[in-house]
Amino acid sequence: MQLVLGLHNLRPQHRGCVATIGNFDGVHRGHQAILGRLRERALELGVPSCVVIFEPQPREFFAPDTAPARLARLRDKLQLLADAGVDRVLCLAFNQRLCKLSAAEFVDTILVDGLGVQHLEVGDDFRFGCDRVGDFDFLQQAGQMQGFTVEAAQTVELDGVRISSTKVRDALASADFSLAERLLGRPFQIAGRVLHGQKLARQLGTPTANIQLKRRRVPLTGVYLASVEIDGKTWPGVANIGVRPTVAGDGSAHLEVHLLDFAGDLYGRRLNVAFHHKLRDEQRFASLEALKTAINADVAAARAFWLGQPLKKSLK
Ligand SMILES: Cc1cc2nc3c(=O)[nH]c(=O)nc-3n(C[C@H](O)[C@H](O)[C@H](O)COP(=O)(O)O)c2cc1C
Ligand SMILES: Nc1ncnc2c1ncn2[C@@H]1O[C@H](COP(=O)(O)OP(=O)(O)OP(=O)(O)O)[C@@H](O)[C@H]1O
Repeated sequence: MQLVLGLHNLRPQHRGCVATIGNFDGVHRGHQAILGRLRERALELGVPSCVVIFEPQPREFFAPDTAPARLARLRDKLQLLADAGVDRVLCLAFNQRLCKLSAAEFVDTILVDGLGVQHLEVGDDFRFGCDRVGDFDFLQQAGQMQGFTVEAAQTVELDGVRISSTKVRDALASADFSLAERLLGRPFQIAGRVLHGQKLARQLGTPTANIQLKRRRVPLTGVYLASVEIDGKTWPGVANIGVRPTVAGDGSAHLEVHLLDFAGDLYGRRLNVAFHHKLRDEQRFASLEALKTAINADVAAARAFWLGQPLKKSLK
């Protein structure tokens, strides 16, 4: 999959494609349906498929303090889009200039002049352009005049409710991982590289892999039953995601995972942590001894859970 960063990096050879536009945070089943349709149309027309995304996402630009936590970092979104068979991603900087483009200017500059779009696939609720004035009807009219077709993808629902990134966030916030999995079409995971921690965890008796989050906000906090696949084998464990109030960290969110009975060096590796069940909220303990007792209880709960229950399909 090819990544084009910014409109100014589009070249004449990039013109001619089928495209879709949106945040695609989490690449959930609604997104997957659009991407599937996009792939079909690309094959029919013999042109590449292109997904137009924004960095930052529009809500992060307009309201950086209240925008919701992302389900996936950009790097993971790109991987999920590549896995869905997307040929090209055009990542546009969402800035003062872009947010002021009218719907007509957006179509002319980006879709027609930039991408030479032949077909556009969007959700029926898709809105774009300054003040979100552009909608499906607007696009269809523009397409008739400028020579591209537009299709509204069928809404994908689960139990009568439209699937959205917001619904996935809600499911995570209420620790309903089975719902999150049904909305996403895969277990919810956070990926990152293992860094060196404060080496306190060893003293606490439970070595942990400290995973770099590289994000301001995370969509879940607390102590969870989790699992990680390493070299084709799934290791169950416990994960803590939070600010570690007992040891007074730097205030930023950390993800740490202790894998049951795992012995090995994970430093520098990229791990995908899958979340399955919430054990408790993160707490501030009065002493390291009290924290140690709590973590031991978490580990015991995890052991009982994984022993007592047949491993789920996703946990080979
Ligand atoms: C299962 C688990 C539960 C944890 N729960 C808490 C908690 O409730 N409160 C807290 O301050 N830190 C909690 N932690 C984080 C510990 O403070 C952290 O592992 C310890 O500071 C070691 O950090 P280090 O890996 O950087 O050495 C938890 C860690 C694990 C693995
Ligand atoms: N359940 C769905 N069924 C069909 N199309 C969808 C569905 N969800 C999103 N889309 C479409 O996918 C494209 C990208 O959607 P986008 O990520 O911007 O919104 P979203 O998933 O609804 O997220 P949010 O909850 O943040 O609004 C848009 O064209 C949108 O209309």
